[in-house]
Amino acid sequence: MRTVHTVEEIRAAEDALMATLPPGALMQRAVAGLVSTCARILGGPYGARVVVLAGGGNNGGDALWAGARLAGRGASVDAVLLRPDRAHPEGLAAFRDAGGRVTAGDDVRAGAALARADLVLDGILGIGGRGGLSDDAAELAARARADAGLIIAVDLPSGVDPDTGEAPGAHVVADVTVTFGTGKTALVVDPAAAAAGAVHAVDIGLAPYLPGPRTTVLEDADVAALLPEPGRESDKYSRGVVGVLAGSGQYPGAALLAVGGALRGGAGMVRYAGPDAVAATVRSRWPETIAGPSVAEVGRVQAWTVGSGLGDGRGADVAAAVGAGLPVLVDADGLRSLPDRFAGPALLTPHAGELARLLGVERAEIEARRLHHARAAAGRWNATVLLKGTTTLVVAPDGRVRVNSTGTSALAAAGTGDVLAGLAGSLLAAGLEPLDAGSVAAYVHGLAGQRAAAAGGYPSAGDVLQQLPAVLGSLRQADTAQG
Ligand SMILES: NC(=O)C1=CN([C@@H]2O[C@H](COP(=O)(O)OP(=O)(O)OC[C@H]3O[C@@H](n4cnc5c(N)ncnc54)[C@H](O)[C@@H]3O)[C@@H](O)[C@H]2O)[C@@H](O)CC1
Ligand SMILES: [K+]
Repeated sequence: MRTVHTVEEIRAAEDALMATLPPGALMQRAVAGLVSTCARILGGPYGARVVVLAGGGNNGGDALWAGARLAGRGASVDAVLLRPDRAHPEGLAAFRDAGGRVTAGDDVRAGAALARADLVLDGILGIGGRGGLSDDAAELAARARADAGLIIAVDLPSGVDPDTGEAPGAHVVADVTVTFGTGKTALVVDPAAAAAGAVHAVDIGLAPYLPGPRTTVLEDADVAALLPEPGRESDKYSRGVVGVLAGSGQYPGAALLAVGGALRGGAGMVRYAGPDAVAATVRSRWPETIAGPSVAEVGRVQAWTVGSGLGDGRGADVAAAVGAGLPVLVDADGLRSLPDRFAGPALLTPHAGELARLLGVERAEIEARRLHHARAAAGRWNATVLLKGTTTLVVAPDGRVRVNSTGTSALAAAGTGDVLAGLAGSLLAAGLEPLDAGSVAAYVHGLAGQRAAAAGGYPSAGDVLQQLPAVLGSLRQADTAQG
């Protein structure tokens, strides 16, 4: 599991850890990790042309120290100081001692150095940064992006907001970010995360001083541990019965995909509520499905998945499913019939456009502040919100957040959301709480999308569905091998 902490939590942990160490020791740990990553990526620093962009704080201090060490190992290093009056004194002294050249940000030599750099170290702002880059820093960042071989951000790409994942103004766009101690929201939530590139974490010994993380990124072992394990004793009821209210005469495919997602996701049984003609289509593809004309008449279930491809005029059925007092997932058209607030476990699965409509804001505003708005909706409806996107977020009303790391653009195809709704519904029926059901489903769905894409071409939702058993099987197998 990858952890994410707030700036406040990181600063408190750093203070506690620093109190046990000689002055400057913590920064040297960070610098050692940074330098070894740079050296590895450069294939050895000797002869490399490196430019350090250094702001006036400790982030600039890290970058200056790293520049000094790289100079000591034979690199040709220039430092461009954004705030010469506030440059980190020890870092700057070490840099000069190691033979580094120093220029100010407005010096023409800064541009020339950037133009021939193999590597630019971005030490303009770290976790102390607020708001976008100033104009002079933005110009240097743009030049570096246009001309330099590679940009490595120190701790996080300068100019993005550490705690929200927002990018309120100009910022560095890095190839790699070397981050210290624990993850930051900016490294996992878009749009900021898109500017971080590949993230390498350096352990500086902070973990014992950090609180339990409220934001996490699940990995294979976490997901395998959360997956319901069909034991020898289990029958269709203990594996979970899912009610699916999805699809319509206009969108019968949504019913097929949602029911398929639930069955392939491990549901013991699916009960489908919908018009006879659609039910007949569902049963011809999934003969094990039980069907009935409405939520009230379809029989007992343990969780409901409602809304995918439902079309208009089914509000009463949505209300019946939501009012059944069972865990419920509401997707797509179902989102137009939400209760004022949910009383029991609920998982909403909007994409940015649907969340924009729910909250009455522009879609671009959702995209710019994804975590903020997902949180707002989770609080407003007392429901867990799974906001789809290249980095899908799952936000519980109590503030816990899971960020999915398996997203792929291959999932941007019609019907993949219906598969996800069915899959997550099967996990709710198996007894997972909405945060677990949503984040496990997003993870598995992303892996299925990656597998389907690896087979070549543009995968369809049906291709993604087909990959679910293989993905679940390999996660379970790895878990058994480990356990
Ligand atoms: N505390 C420690 O011992 C350690 C700190 N580390 C480094 O220190 C960094 C944090 O250092 P700082 O707290 O000095 O903060 P930064 O270096 O991130 O920022 C420095 C100052 O820049 C100013 N500033 C904020 N936003 C600005 C903007 N948009 N434009 C211009 N100036 C702006 C603020 O006054 C801020 O305090 C971490 O990100 C990490 O790189 C690491 O060396 C690990 C150890
Ligand atoms: K930085």
